[in-house]
This record gives sequence, structure tokens and C-alpha cells, in this order.
Amino acid sequence: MTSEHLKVGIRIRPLLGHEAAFESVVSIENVNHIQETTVNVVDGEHFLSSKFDKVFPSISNQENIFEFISPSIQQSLKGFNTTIFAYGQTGSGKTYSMFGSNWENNNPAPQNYYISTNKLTKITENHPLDNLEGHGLIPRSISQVFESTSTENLTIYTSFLQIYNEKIFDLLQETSNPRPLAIRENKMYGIFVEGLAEYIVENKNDCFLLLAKGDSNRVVRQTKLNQHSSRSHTIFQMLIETDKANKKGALKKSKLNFCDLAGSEKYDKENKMTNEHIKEMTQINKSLTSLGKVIHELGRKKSIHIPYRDSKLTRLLQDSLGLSTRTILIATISSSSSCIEETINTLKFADRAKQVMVKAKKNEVSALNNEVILKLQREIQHLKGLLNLKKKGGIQELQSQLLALKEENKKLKMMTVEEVERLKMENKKLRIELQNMGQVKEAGDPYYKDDAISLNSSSSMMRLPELSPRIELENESCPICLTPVPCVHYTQTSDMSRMAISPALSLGDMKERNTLKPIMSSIDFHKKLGVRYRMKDKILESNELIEEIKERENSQKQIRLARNRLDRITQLEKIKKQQFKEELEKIIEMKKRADEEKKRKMIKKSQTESLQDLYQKKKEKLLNSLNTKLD
Ligand SMILES: Nc1ncnc2c1ncn2[C@@H]1O[C@H](COP(=O)(O)OP(=O)(O)OP(=O)(O)O)[C@@H](O)[C@H]1O
Repeated sequence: MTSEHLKVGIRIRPLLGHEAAFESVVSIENVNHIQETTVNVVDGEHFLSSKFDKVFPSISNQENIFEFISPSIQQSLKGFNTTIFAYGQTGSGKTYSMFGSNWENNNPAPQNYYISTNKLTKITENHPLDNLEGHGLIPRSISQVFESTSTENLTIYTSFLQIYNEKIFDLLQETSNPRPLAIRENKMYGIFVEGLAEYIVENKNDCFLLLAKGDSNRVVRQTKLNQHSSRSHTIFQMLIETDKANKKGALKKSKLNFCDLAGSEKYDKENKMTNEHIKEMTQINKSLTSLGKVIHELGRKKSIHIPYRDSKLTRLLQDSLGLSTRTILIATISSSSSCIEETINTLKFADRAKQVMVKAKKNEVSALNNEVILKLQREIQHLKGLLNLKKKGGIQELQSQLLALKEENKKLKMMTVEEVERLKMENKKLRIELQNMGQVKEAGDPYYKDDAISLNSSSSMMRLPELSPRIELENESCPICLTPVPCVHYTQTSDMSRMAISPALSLGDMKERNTLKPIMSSIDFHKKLGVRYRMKDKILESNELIEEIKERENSQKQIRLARNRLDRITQLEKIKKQQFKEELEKIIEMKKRADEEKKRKMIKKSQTESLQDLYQKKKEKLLNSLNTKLD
């Protein structure tokens, strides 16, 4: 384990057209391409001079910046986790540095670079992916990963996410109605995003496609300082796993993260900002403040509490900040006097970041580690089971696999490194076989029906086995992320009675994107990438997701039925209660009326009696008076 400072490079952006009226306030000491390490920001009111690992003048090109991070990319292939950050004010050149001009404005409008037909033809005819000039750090790193090592014995998983308004979204999803994903943590995987698609990539073209796909899904908006300002933080990750053990019998595993942060922004008093824009700005500034606090704490010699949980960004990057990860910060600044305060703030942040110590260590695990072997065996069991089910629909076959696996477990203690490698290779082979099967609709395949609806003629999306009609689809929630469909895992089709699932990226969808044509031109659009999803307690393969979904759907159906029954009983109870209440009210009313009647009768009776009494008395009185007169 080696202890080192977080590496910080400062990139100065040249003055752009809209800054022509302003002067440059940023200067560098020792202006030559090797020793530039001190940057000065000076005007009548401000003075700041700070030293960093490297300061790139505005004339630097993408190659110069890449040279700064390239050794760390190489290290990531040796098992070191590596994170590259771009931090800076909005419009200062973060996305330009990370992605490069080739990738600018994918969203929403095509970039001039590509519309220029001469250039387009030229780029397309030659090797478009080798046109390094317009590539930033991410595409250059991808090229380095694939060019500097044989990937035959590597498995590389790629994911791409954005954090927008404190919610995490998978940028490699099919749906137009994305749903937020949750951060989870467990012993097996550390911190991870549940249900995030991790595509298996075999070459740089696969990676470029994913990068382009994700980039086109990113939220952008026009700000005062940037016409296409990124409004979300993005993390593009390559998870590199070796399939072959090294001389010491160890397998390596490393994460390569590229984090393009959204730019901090000040309230624009001149132009009225929409509520949505203000909300975005507040969330961006808040999460950048959290990042600043975490960096500040990490930079202190004795820190009691590091507030990783204050924002999704810091929580996600928890194991990439200050722990066992090589971290490089590229802080981008504008040299314009109009941005001086923001530039000073960025440099102060970068200054704090350089105090952070990281303890980079190789992520190696012995190939003979029981957990590794068991995990591989379990995966093979899963994959074989899925293949058998697909090929024969044979449960018996699956059971015999299980027996064989138990036998294998007995031999666990006697395993050799070669045998573990064989397991890894078998694992990879099975996954590819399974992946290929997913593309083709096979005759006699129990999962596919001839009349299954076509989702997209150019797409090779996998379909769910035909399910019973699902008319209440709109209210359905996804069994994976438990949010209403459509979501990352489910794509809603036009036919409301069926559902489609897209476990692998449909590259066919990319075909029509004008902006990406030069990059896409040499790519096999019908290729299908394998994908896995990390869940709370396991990893799901693309095909396995179908089983999982069926299972969850079944239990969800049971829950729904039970809920319906309960609802009906409650409803009945309510009706009965109402009826009882009405009956009771009727009886009370009747009793009241009877009482009144009785009373009335009694009154009448007493009135009649008193009348009779009076009559009797009068009669007697009259008789008496008559008798008296007669006497
Ligand atoms: N080093 C550079 N040389 C030439 N142009 C640059 C450079 N850096 C940035 N630009 C240009 O400046 C503009 C803004 O750059 P960019 O979009 O990369 O900024 P950002 O920091 O990512 O902004 P936001 O945070 O708003 O997304 C773009 O038009 C880009 O082409």
C-alpha cells in the first residue's frame, strides 16, 4: 500500500468569444510544458498564488492533459482503483476536458464539427475512432485500456449514471421516462447502485457507443456562461476484472471512475431564471458544498467525522475519495476577469483537495480464495441453468448440474490456480453463449412466441415470455426497482396488454443519431452487449432477470390478489355497517313514531276523559239544580 497526495491539475480555458471584452487575470510561472506548477490570479482587488502538481496553460491540448492522467490509467490495469474528477465553474471546460469536442452537443443539437461534410466524410472514411484530436480524457483512457493490454483475459463492465437534482439515473437506459435508483452498501460489493446496468464491453467501440448513448441522455441547459451546460454530475465507470491469475496466483479487480461534475453557478440577476433552473442550481451548489466539506475533512490530519452521507455524490464516491483509490482532480478555470471570484473559489477547492492523502492499494484476491471459487461456481451454476432452461426447458438437467456442483464443492480445498482460471474462462464462455442466444429468436425456444410483438425493427431487444394480459400495466411497479413502469428495467410497449424488457442495450436505436454518425460509422449496430445488474444480495445476468422478474411478478400478483380480497372484504364490511346503521336508524325512527303516537293517544284519551268528566260534572250539576227547582 502506498500513501500519496491526491493529484491536482489546473486547466486554464482560453477566453471565448463572449469574453472578448474582458482581460485575462490568470498567469502561470515558468511557462514551458514541463514545469508549470504555480498559478497566479491577480487584479486590482484580488491576489492568489497557488502551487499544484501541474498547471496547464490555455494553449494546452487534450494530449497534454491526458499525459497527466495516463500513468494512473495504466495503474488501474494493475488492480488500482482510479478516479478522475473534473471540477470547476459552469462553462470553464470540464466536459470539454472529460469528453472532448468530438462529443460536444450530442444533446440536443448536432455539433458543427460533424455537420461539416468535408470533415465528416474524411473522418468517416478514415478511422473515426482513431481521431484522437477531438477526444478528451474519457475516450483517450478507453483507448489506452484496450490498446495497452490484451483484453482476452479481462472482463470489463461499463456503467454510466447521472445525479440530477439529488436523484440517481442510469444514463444507459432505454426508457424515456427514467426512474431514480437507490444507493446500497453491502459486504460483497461495498457501495453500489442497485439495478444499474453494467454492460460487458469487448473493445473500445463498445465503450464509445455506451459513452455516446449516455452522453446523449444527460440533462443540459443553457446558462449565462455556457450554451450547453451539464446540469448533472455524471460517473462513467469501467470495472476491470482479470480472468487469469498472476504469478502469485492472485486475481485483480479495479474500478476506473470518470466523474464530470456539474458546474457551480451564481444566481443570474439580469436574466430571469426559471424555477426549475433555480432548483437545479441550488442542488448542484449544495452537493458541491458537500463535496467541499468532505474534501476539507479528508485533508485534516485528525478528522472525527467525514460527512459522506450529506449528498448522493459524496455517498457514491465514498470509496473513491481518500481511501484505497488513486484520485486525480482536474480543476478547470476561465482566465477571464469576469470569472475571477469563481476562479479563486475553484483554486481554493483544488488547494484543499491536494492536502488529501490517499492510500492506493492493489485490489488483489487469491484465486484460491474460497469465496472467489464459490462465487464462480455459483455463477456457472446460474448460467448453465439458464442455458439449459433455454435449450431444453430441462429442470432435471439443472438438478444434475446442482449435484455436480456439490461434488465440485467437495473438491474445493484441492483446487489449483489453473482450475480456478478454467472456471473463470468457462464462466465467460457461458456468458457469451447466453448473450448470443439472447439475440436470436430460436426455433422451439420456450420463451419466445411467434406472435410476440415487435418492439423496434432495428432493435434486438429481448422480450419477456408472453405473460397473461396485463391491462393494468400503467399502475404496475417494476419488480427490480419497485418504481412504476416504464423504468430502467421495463420498457412499455404500445400494446398495453404486454410488456417488454430491455436487459441489454439496443444498439440499433443509435443508428439514426446524426450527431453520433462519425463515431458510430464503423460499429456493428446489431451487436448486442451483455449486461448484469447488481442487486441487494446478488448479481443478475441479463437472462436471469427474466426469471427474477417472473418470480417477483408472481409474488407481486399474490400480494395484489390478497390486497384485492382484503379490499373487497373491507368494502363489504363497510356496506354491511352502513346497512346496519340504516336499519338501526329506521328502528329508532319507528320507535320514536310509535312513542309519539302512544303519547298522542294518551293525551287524546286524557283530554276525552277530562271532557267526559266535565260533562258528567255539568250534567250532575244540572240535574241537581233541576231537582232543587222541582222540590
Ligand atoms: N480548453 C478549451 N479550449 C477551447 N475551448 C474550450 C476549452 N474548454 C472549454 N471550451 C469551450 O467552452 C465551452 C464550455 O465548456 P464546457 O461545456 O466543457 O464547460 P463545463 O465546465 O463543462 O460547463 P458546465 O458545468 O456548465 O457543463 C464549450 O463551448 C467548449 O467548447
